[in-house]
Amino acid sequence: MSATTTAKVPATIITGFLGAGKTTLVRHLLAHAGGRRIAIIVNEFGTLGIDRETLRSCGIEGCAEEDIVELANGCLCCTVADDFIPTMMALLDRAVPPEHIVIETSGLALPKPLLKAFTWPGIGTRVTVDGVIAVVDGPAVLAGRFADDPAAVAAQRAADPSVDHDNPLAEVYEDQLRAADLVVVNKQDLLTEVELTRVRAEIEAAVPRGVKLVTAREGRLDPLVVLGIGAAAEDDLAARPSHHDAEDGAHEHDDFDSFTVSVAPVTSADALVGRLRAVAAAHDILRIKGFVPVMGRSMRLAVQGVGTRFGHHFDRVWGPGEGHDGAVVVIGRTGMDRAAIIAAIAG
Ligand SMILES: Nc1nc2c(ncn2[C@@H]2O[C@H](COP(=O)(O)OP(=O)(O)OP(=O)(O)O)[C@@H](O)[C@H]2O)c(=O)[nH]1
Repeated sequence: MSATTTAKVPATIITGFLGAGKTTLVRHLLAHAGGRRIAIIVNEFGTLGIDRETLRSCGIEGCAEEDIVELANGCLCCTVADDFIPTMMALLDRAVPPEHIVIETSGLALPKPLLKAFTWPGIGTRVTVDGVIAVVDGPAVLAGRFADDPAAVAAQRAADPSVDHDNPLAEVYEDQLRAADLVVVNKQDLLTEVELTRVRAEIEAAVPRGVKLVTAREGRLDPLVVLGIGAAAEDDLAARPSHHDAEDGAHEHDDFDSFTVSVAPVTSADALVGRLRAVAAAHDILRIKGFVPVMGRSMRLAVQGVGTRFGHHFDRVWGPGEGHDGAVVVIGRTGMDRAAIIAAIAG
């Protein structure tokens, strides 16, 4: 077939705020790919490459290591030209290109600049955005984590009429929702029916178009719901407004900060999680995740938290060159007290 008659490769963009459940959803998609050759591009805020590790260790048949590509030089929305485009080209130029590409953005990435890249010469002719999926942390919406303080917005607006939000989380969250073709309200197991109805209503009010909402636990959705939407989102950019349209997509991530903390072997998973939970409660921390050695165990402990909700499991034996070097990445609002956080995590 000539290049002009070759069908475009569909690409699905998975967006959603820090810890909403994007990697969990991607894992589920891989596990239920039904033999389809899916390549994953995964991007995260923070340098430990945890999402890639999580996906690599999934042990799913047919999911080859080279099919999971990590882009770790910052959020995709800011590294489109340098990182994303060359990676896409390399995937498309493979002798056997993927049948579908799934792109998991970092939780702080704005989808619009990424969407625009699909109109670039050389990309637009070969790939189409099958759909933008926004994964939403249902309990976080219920807790008002993306809400503004109306009084603070009014005060700021008096000085600058273009101000929309006082909460930087709200801006990122809204941009992600506005780009979506499908919204996945995740973590439904943590909500009652009444709460879920409230969360759905709140999200529906924030989504400008007739975008579908589905609810999920651990991203367990039929791949037929998520893949194969056929949205061609790159042809529909005007319907997907961003808070940064006026600056032509230019933006900073300076409302957020991340750093890595080394963690010496711990006596038990519970002791570590207890410390992490306390530190997350005491500081403006959004996300903590990493791998840590536990005394007397050959397996490494994978630990992660969203706000103060933590989970952990032993994921695999430490590799030969890894030297039991434990570390967690901490992501939060700019201005976090790094020294205090590092001291508290060290215990
Ligand atoms: N209770 C509950 N926990 C969930 C669900 N989905 C995901 N989680 C947990 O939420 C945490 C974050 O999930 P991830 O899939 O890593 O979230 P993410 O959006 O990829 O996170 P970042 O890449 O850091 O932005 C993990 O501890 C998951 O096990 C769910 O439906 N219910």
